[in-house]
Amino acid sequence: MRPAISVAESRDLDKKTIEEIGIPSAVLMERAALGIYHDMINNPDLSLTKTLVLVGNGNNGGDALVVARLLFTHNYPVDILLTGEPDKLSSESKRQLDICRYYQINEVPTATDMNGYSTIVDGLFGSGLTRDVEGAYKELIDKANASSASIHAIDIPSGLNGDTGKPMGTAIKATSTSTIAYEKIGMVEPESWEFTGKIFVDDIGIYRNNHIEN
Ligand SMILES: NC(=O)C1=CN([C@@H]2O[C@H](COP(=O)(O)OP(=O)(O)OC[C@H]3O[C@@H](n4cnc5c(N)ncnc54)[C@H](O)[C@@H]3O)[C@@H](O)[C@H]2O)[C@@H](O)CC1
Ligand SMILES: [K+]
Repeated sequence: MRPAISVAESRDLDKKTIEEIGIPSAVLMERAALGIYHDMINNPDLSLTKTLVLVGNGNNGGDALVVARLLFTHNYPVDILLTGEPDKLSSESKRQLDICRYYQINEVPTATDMNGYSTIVDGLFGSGLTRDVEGAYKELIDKANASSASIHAIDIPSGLNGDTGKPMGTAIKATSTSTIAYEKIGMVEPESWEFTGKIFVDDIGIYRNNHIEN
């Protein structure tokens, strides 16, 4: 059976790894993004001729910003779409935005035509989703789903409840998803697969029992 954890356990493990074990949050974010980047470049279902990276305010958006930087530094054309004001970003994500701005990675407005992209990276919400998706975020997710681009989701397709595998208001329908550390229990439910697409599990140094379970 595929090992899977609840969203709450995933958040507890992140916290324990950072606060108790002492691995810095930025190190985990860098490792997560390296894994996601490699999943993307090795995935024949994605074309990386032009990628749009959707960035939410939390650390899921921080992962997305590091992925944008890795694509950029490896010469893949990439644009960033910030959904909020930079001062609303989590501190980890703000650090990553500053690095992206050092590299002068192109930023585009929310009204951008998504059909101009071959791939969209979904970094809107991950394990921090707390309520139904409405308003501008719902519009953005529905627009991404309706576009001709393939979507690669970070950790959990945005809007999907990681515990039930059901959408909360709406949810990203991804071609593929890189989930961090362990699959979330909702992703084992076949009804979630129209949202997750192909699932990659990325080892970033977060373990339930201080070592990798095989
Ligand atoms: N350093 C860390 O803590 C790590 C975090 N990781 C990433 O960080 C994610 C979790 O980050 P966060 O805890 O910051 O949470 P998220 O990035 O999932 O989202 C939290 C943000 O979304 C907002 N929000 C929640 N539901 C909403 C809704 N329906 N409509 C509008 N806004 C809504 C919250 O107010 C908050 O600003 C993981 O899924 C993973 O991608 C990974 O990089 C592993 C390490
Ligand atoms: K996501």
